[in-house]
Amino acid sequence: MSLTENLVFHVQPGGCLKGTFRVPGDKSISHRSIMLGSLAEGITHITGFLEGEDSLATLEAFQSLGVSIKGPVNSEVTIEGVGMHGLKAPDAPLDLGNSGTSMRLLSGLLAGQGLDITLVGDSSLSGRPMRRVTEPLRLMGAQVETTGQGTAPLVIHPVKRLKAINYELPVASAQIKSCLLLAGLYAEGETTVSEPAPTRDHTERMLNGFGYRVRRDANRISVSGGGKLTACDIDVPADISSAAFFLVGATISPGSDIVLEHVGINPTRDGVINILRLMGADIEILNRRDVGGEPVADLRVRSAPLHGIDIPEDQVPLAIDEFPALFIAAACAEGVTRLTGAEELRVKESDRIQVMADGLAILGADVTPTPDGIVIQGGPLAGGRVNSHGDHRIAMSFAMAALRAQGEIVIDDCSNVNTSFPGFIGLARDAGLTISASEEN
Ligand SMILES: O=C(O)C1=C[C@@H](OP(=O)(O)O)[C@@H](O)[C@H](O)C1
Ligand SMILES: C=C(OP(=O)(O)O)C(=O)O
Repeated sequence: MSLTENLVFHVQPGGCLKGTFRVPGDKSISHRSIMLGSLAEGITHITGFLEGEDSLATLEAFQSLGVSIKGPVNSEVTIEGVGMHGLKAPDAPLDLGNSGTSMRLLSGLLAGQGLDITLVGDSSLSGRPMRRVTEPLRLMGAQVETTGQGTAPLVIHPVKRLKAINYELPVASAQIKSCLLLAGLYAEGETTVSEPAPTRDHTERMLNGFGYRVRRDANRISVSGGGKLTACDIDVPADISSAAFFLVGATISPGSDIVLEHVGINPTRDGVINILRLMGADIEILNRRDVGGEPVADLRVRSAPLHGIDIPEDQVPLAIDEFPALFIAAACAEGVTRLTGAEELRVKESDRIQVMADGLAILGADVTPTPDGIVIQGGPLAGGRVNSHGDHRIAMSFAMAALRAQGEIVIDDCSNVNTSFPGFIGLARDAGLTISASEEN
């Protein structure tokens, strides 16, 4: 986004959501499909790929690393895998835009390639913590430098070989886990990562799908270096993190009745359903099925009155990206909702605790941010002008809040909605939200 451009959402108050529709493909799975497809032997064909800026940044990075990738056309991508050792040094730094997943997973995947590579990102990504990946990578013998503040650019220098480590994750993070498992593919010996709590396991599932053995023993996940990946077809389910806006929107707006089709409901991602149900939401899980190693279902959601809860801490990593939307649900619930154990929210695309607290306060909600969470007292929401601080999930969450607000909600700095949810405005409008967007200076 240029300095003067400001994509502004205008959302009229009231209404409800109706219809049957499918939100775009899962961002986490889309990233991983490009990474593993590129390193595989053979042709990988992907359907349902997310054509959002984040997953496209990963796709373009692998094109710059010499991989022939066709698409996306109608969300289909075809990759001619180059094998584990077929990547080429890029001509320029790889620009990963706003995408933390791209940068952290690539730092591990590229650390053992024997190539000089620099990873850069936009101003948000350049402020996010990277030592969480570079420190354990250094223990593996990698040379990956950060700035003095521990941030991007990441400069990767070639090393002869990586060695396996046994690493206890200091935070429940699928990005750190995946970074180290991907580096482990290139390490001598068996790399083991222990997680303090379960986090999304798409990397492990997809490695299995590409024929690479991953061992899980309680909270310990291990891979041995030196194997190979065999190409396969991947059908990416709809992203539960994008579905979350509609789960909340339909729940809070009386008269709503929607079906969200083909949503990934992996048990390491379903915290948003569990938390909303604990608050009283009416969400039915229909047609459960398995698609390429990932559980998928259609979700029927009807409006229901919500009550505040203490959010169980074991649900936090399972709903980590859905808290902006869940805070809107809490603001519309009767009583108090308390979130604890979620300090990771402060280092996402924005400080999601502070930015949501500021926006909710503008709408008249009674909110108290804490170092690791927030306390929200439900009540009526007024209209007002809030700032998403360039964070896609904040922008879409406040758009849904208008369904229960008493006046128009205007949301600044929304262009990054395209990182995870291209077509959000059209889909939301078709479902019943009165939303428009304009460029302002
Ligand atoms: O591995 C992934 O695809 C992701 C992991 C999560 O990050 P952390 O591992 O930093 O919690 C999540 O917030 C992000 O949107 C996607
Ligand atoms: C945190 C997110 O993504 P990333 O870390 O990949 O930027 C997100 O999509 O909410």
